[in-house]
Amino acid sequence: MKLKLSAPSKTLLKSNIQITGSKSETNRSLLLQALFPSIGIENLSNSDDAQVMQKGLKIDKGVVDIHHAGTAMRFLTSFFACQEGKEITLTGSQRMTERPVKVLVEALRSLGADIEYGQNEGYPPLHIKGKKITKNKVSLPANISSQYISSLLLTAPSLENGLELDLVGKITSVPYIKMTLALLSQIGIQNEFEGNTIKVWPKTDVANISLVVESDWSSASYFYSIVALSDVGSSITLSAYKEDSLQGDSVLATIYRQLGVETTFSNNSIEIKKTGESKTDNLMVDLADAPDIAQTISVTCFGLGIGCHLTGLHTLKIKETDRLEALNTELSKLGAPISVTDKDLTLKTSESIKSDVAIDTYNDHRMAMAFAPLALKTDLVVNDAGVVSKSYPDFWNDLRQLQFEVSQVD
Ligand SMILES: O=C(O)C1=C[C@@H](OP(=O)(O)O)[C@@H](O)[C@H](O)C1
Ligand SMILES: C=C(OP(=O)(O)O)C(=O)O
Repeated sequence: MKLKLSAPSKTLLKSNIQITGSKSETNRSLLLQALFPSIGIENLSNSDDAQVMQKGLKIDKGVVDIHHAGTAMRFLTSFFACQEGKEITLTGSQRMTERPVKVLVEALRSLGADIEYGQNEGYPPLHIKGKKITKNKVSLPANISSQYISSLLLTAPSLENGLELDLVGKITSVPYIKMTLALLSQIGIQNEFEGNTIKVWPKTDVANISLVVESDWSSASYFYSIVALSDVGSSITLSAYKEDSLQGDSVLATIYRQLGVETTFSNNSIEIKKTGESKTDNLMVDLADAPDIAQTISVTCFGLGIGCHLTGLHTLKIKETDRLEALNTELSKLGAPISVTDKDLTLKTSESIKSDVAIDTYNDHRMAMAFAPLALKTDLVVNDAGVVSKSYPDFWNDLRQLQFEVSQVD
């Protein structure tokens, strides 16, 4: 599906949007619910990634295909490996077979798990025979993906002796690890994170409890970008959000303040409002804690004509696509003075945006959604626009709600 996007006729925006639950919190909560059925979940994500997770958790034998969902791939690997009697081939999209899982597989093997690679050493598909795991100490690199760590931590309470992780190297995407531990705490599972060591104590059952998933902050980022690129006075209210979020991407509120956007929390919602022009002409941010908003922020800065220097992007090359290359290619098509390395991105100030450009999305939902706000500055085509369903199936309808013109062109 190819979509043509044009700006609303009025660029002073005022609207309310309801966003569904965080996919990260949802996929953690679903796994915990599979281990402890007394857990209820409210405000589940309606994303493809949450659906494949839900489906996968119900399967005991055979093939589980998690498509593009990194969290499902990584979280289910530990889940199946530690459940006696399960025999699963865990696979996904072509891109998933290029996203590394070696660190996780080696950690699980050293705990006694039976996992074989189905094609290439270090990558999915995985053949997993579930076993009872009694060893409880493992050391693993922490600088490639936090999902390996969250995966082990989520399954840890179901292990007879719990688990102690020794994290080696600089820990990346730390808020996602803290989110995992916070959810364990919410359901009464004792855990401790001190220095480079994380401990999780075992638990056989959990009291009846309902986990309320906060709405997705990464999805909120596209509205921050829209407000930043709109006229002063524009505002969008998003729900349901809270100030003490478990999601690291809630740092958006602080980052976008520099771009003239203020956030007000009230009654489970946030009002994001453009209150003035950007306070900087070169935004500097380290996104090692919030890698998923790198695309949104770089496109906003380009739309505003300001520069940016984004660091801490070393995980972007192994996500849905190589996001640094994809940003470099697509922003260059629009005339952006951009350069990237394998861990940072630099954009210089610019004065114009090329028109009649079709943005390629590389099977990456965030490429489609991050570029969409630029329609406020120039008409735009987004190729393969259906990719958004990975995290945000309602995205194009929500843009229409803001009076963007969104029409199919082939
Ligand atoms: O644990 C999670 O829910 C996630 C962790 C992050 O991955 P990395 O730890 O690989 O950076 C993030 O990019 C991803 O979208 C979701
Ligand atoms: C990187 C992402 O997801 P995952 O790693 O779970 O596929 C994302 O949603 O931006």
